Amino acid sequence: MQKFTIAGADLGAPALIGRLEELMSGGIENVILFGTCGVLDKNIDAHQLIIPTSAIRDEGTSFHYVPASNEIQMNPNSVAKLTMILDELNVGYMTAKTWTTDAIFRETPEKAKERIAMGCSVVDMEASAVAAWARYRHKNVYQFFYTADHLNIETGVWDRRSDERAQAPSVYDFFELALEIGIRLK
Ligand SMILES: O=P(O)(O)O[C@H]1O[C@H](CO)[C@@H](O)[C@H]1O
Ligand SMILES: O=c1cc[nH]c(=O)[nH]1
Repeated sequence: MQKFTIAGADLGAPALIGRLEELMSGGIENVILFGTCGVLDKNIDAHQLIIPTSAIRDEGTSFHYVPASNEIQMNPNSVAKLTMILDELNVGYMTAKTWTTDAIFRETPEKAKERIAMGCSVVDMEASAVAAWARYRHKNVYQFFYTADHLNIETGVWDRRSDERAQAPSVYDFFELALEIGIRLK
């Protein structure tokens, strides 16, 4: 029989990695992690499913787990397993490079432009640290985002996309999807 633990995903890399360390001491091997990300590309609508495949390490926590580098790749086996399950379920998704930052209120247009030039299309606050933790601790993480606000670099205006998001699938739909993924992981 599969055993599950459901836990809140803390905001920010140090808090979430601390939580994962505690869960690991309780015996977890597989983590299904989901939450929102901002979009850097206006063509990505609200509440689209995104699988991060690599991340720019603009946070501090990952450097305590793996050697320094600008970017980290998510485990390709975990990405392949997750995309295979989503294909089986006929759930649409995009893959993307994410900009993982420690400072949500310093996502300035200048920095966002640089990150877009580096290939990022979304922004979050934990993914690069989670990838480093998974690699160091030899745990499987299956992570997906659903898209939230838009950082509009053309106008410099933050678009919360509240109206679009109100029409879109809710967090409960993504929660049910996470449970379905858990059931299908062997
Ligand atoms: O929706 P959650 O999971 O909190 O994720 C995103 O939203 C938070 C920032 O508002 C950061 O934690 C970021 O990664
Ligand atoms: O980290 C995040 C997550 C959502 N939206 C943002 O602008 N940043």
